[in-house]
Amino acid sequence: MSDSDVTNVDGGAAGDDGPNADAAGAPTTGSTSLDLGSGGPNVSEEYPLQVEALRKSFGGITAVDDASFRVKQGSLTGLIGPNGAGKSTTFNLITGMLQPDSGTVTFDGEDITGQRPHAIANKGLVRTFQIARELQEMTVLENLMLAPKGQRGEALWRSVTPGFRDTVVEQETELLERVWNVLEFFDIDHIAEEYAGNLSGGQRKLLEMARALLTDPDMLLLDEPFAGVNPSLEKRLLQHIHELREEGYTFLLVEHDMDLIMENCERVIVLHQGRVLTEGSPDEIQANEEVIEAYLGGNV
Ligand SMILES: Nc1ncnc2c1ncn2[C@@H]1O[C@H](COP(=O)(O)OP(=O)(O)OP(=O)(O)O)[C@@H](O)[C@H]1O
Repeated sequence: MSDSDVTNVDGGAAGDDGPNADAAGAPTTGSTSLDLGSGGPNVSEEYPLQVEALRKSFGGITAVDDASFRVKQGSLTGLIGPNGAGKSTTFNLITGMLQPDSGTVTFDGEDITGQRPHAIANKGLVRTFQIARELQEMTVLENLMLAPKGQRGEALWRSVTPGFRDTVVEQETELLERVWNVLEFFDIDHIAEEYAGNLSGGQRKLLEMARALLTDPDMLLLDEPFAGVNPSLEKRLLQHIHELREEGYTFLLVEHDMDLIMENCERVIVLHQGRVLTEGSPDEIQANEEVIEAYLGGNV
């Protein structure tokens, strides 16, 4: 990962199920669907995310070199490539964490190139974030109550009319309901009162995804969501991703575990030295000589 990558590397040890770990261990959410009270994802384009000739250099290094690709609505698309291929930089350019030197990013028909991260997230293009240090001192429930967009701020709350207060109370009640839906969906309701800082690596990943979902995204960008996650939680996370995809959410996933990508993504985009080397189905990618060569020379 580059220095600018902000999503990853959790502190929890793989295999550690953390406080109040799910005693059953097995996925229990197979039939749960997620009601966020927002009507679910809402994009009109067949390819909501389109990246066109995107370019970013750092000094003499061209990290992303005229990369173009698009991501299909409702798909789970993998973005792969050897170390240093430009995956994190691409994510950072799409989500506004970095400004491109040239090229465009279009989301749901709108040019969002160079917009600020919160503006892009407000449009429904959301990446998961590592739980910040100050949020680790708050409970899981508090973390989720703080996540959604469009909430009226605390400062406003103090200085407003009684009518406005009623509206805020109503909003809070609705929000609490949505938060519990998400907690149950991810099967982490039993750790609602646990401090985020005490969670295992895997539980933190679930919380990060739960937080992202409460912002009403249409598309989620996941940067190595399984790093440090034990196999049973990995299975659960994957199951949740597939369930959400079936509900119409779109996912772009950066992941080093090639088997996981090939087994779960319907489309794979391969970056190499900042360029899109090829894209296709997992079978096509696995049979592609250029990809094999890039990886063999790429020190994966
Ligand atoms: N802030 C930065 N300053 C200088 N060089 C950078 C910066 N961020 C990335 N790079 C360089 O750009 C290239 C692409 O890096 P990037 O992190 O995007 O690749 P990646 O595919 O995510 O790699 P990995 O799989 O190892 O995480 C690398 O050569 C990297 O060293």
